[in-house]
Amino acid sequence: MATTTRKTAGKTAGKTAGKTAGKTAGKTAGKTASRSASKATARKQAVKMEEAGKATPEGMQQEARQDSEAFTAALSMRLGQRVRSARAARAMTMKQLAEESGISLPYLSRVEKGDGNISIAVLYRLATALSLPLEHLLSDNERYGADYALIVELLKRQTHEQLSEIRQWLADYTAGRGGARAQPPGSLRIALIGLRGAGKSTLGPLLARQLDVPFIELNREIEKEAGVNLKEIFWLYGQAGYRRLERRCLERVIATYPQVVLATGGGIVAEPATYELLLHSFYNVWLKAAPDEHFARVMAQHDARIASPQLQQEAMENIHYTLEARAELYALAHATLDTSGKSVQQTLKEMTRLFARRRAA
Ligand SMILES: Nc1ncnc2c1ncn2[C@@H]1O[C@H](COP(=O)(O)OP(=O)(O)O)[C@@H](O)[C@H]1O
Ligand SMILES: O=C(O)C1=C[C@@H](OP(=O)(O)O)[C@@H](O)[C@H](O)C1
Ligand SMILES: [Mg+2]
Repeated sequence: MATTTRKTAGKTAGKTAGKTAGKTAGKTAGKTASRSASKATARKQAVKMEEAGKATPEGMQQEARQDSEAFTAALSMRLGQRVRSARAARAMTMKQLAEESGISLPYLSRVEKGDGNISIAVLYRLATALSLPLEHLLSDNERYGADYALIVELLKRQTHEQLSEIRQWLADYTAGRGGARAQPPGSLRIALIGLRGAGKSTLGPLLARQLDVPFIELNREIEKEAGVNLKEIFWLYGQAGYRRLERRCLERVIATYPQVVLATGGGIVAEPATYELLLHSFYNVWLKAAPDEHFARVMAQHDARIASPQLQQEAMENIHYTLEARAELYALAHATLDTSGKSVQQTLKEMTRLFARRRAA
């Protein structure tokens, strides 16, 4: 009885979703075809620019204007391929999968052909019937080969502490094999990380002078690369464009400076690929402070009188949320300095001690 109900409900949902998807696909097919031609040209240009190692503002704008219809179509196509290949690996017929997932056969057939704007509920039913985690159908893991999926399963069985060790071990292993991130002997790259108002820009130049190494503010490098200021970068290219520039500039700093103190942008830790590179290539120091102190410092920098109480309240909440969301990431730094209730000079002294110890070690 329960099975019948599930199947009927599934079929109805499948049918309706299928119809809607079919109609939309039909209507937009013409549009998509003409758009994908210009998109293909834009893509080719972007690839050329990437290869030349120079993302021009024009290239980044093209990417930002990415045709969302063509993009969705490509996603549906890949999703369909994944369903088909997971089904084939389990030697299941389309009919069996349709029955086990409670999705109508014609709809499943469209899904597998990449023709169907699949809902998360249908996707979940397919994943369950294939006994796969939902993310398997959504991620593009297949391009990393068969070992990747097995390694992920192995990692899932480890504790947090073991994962931390494994990450470090992997970092050393890839560096030992001559990975680009290997730190040359005698290198002293220090990165300061932390939320706005942490003191990265204030302490960075002071520490660099003490250690007699260059100081680099990553955000200034990003502005130089883009030819416009940060506000305009976000406006023109969005967060994603800024993150691409951030990555490129970080790579350049690594290639240029064996010794440097780098002040990063507060959000660098939220971009896993960039943060991994940072953790690999620098000794990272998290300049930690209580949310109230971040707020007080940022307000002091931006003349508190101009902000209304409501805006101040929003800003304070923002700091709380962001710090909470990033704390676990910042905590991956090699060292943490709590700056709350301390003066710049006190924090500088603590940092100097930290590096004196490191050099002696
Ligand atoms: N212990 C401390 N460490 C660093 N900065 C502090 C400290 N106490 C107060 N400050 C003040 O906080 C502000 C930090 O701002 P800034 O260096 O621009 O931070 P970030 O670059 O991390 O956003 C500066 O005005 C600095 O004088
Ligand atoms: O915290 C963030 O998400 C950001 C912080 C900024 O750098 P600072 O930490 O130097 O202010 C800048 O990179 C960008 O506006 C994003
Ligand atoms: Mg700063």
